[in-house]
Amino acid sequence: MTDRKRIIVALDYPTTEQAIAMAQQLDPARCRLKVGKELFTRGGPAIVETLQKAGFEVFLDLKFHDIPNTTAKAVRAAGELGVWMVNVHASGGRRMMEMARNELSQVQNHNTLLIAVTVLTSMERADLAEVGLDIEPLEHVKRLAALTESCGLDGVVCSAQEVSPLRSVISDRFSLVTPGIRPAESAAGDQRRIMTPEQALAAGSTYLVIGRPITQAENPLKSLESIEQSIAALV
Ligand SMILES: O=C(O)c1cc(=O)[nH]c(=O)n1[C@@H]1O[C@H](COP(=O)(O)O)[C@@H](O)[C@H]1O
Repeated sequence: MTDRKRIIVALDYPTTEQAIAMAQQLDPARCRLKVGKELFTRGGPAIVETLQKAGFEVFLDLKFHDIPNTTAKAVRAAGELGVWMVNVHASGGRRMMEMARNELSQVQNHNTLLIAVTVLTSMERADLAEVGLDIEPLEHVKRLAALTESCGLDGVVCSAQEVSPLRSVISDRFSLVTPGIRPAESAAGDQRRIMTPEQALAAGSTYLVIGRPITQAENPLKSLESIEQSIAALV
């Protein structure tokens, strides 16, 4: 792993002004930024372009989940926007993921990473049971990660709790992107399968997605710096 920029800050803000104000305090040499559903619905492709012009690599987290053709075209649009990473839901299945990968490969000079969400880090066993999945989250994550790799994607989103057991079913170069990161003093909120930044990196996470522990902190920069210090020995 040569990429030392392991932190992706989730810019989950209700206005583009707030997102840009936060980005202006951050350094593209030290972290990447994630634009998710809330910010994209407000700011559209323009907010992505603004962040890219400021030198940031952007993870466009719109978690596409639709019929193969619709998903593939949406992934293509993300590739044409030049984002660093984009995601789909692995539960959309093989044909959806393969078509998305093929469509992305047709974008000229693209180097966008395509990854798939396995089981949302906000879900635990009881939540899966309610939607008809009588299975431990880890088992479902393993199944979806193996499917995602066999479809030729670049990685998955999972909880850091699953990273270590997952490495036995997927290859070393497959990226494991882990949200649900909570420094010991942070509230879990709606997240369920969580780990601290140190635990996540020690387990082998490729990238840590961190939102509220930084963005809602009294002093976001101080919070980011303290997370950076806590993982400095591990990157
Ligand atoms: O794909 C994601 O980024 C994602 C997948 C997942 O399973 N869980 C998850 O929390 N996320 C995103 O990661 C971010 C986590 O934010 P915080 O919980 O505020 O740290 C949010 O923007 C979520 O949308």
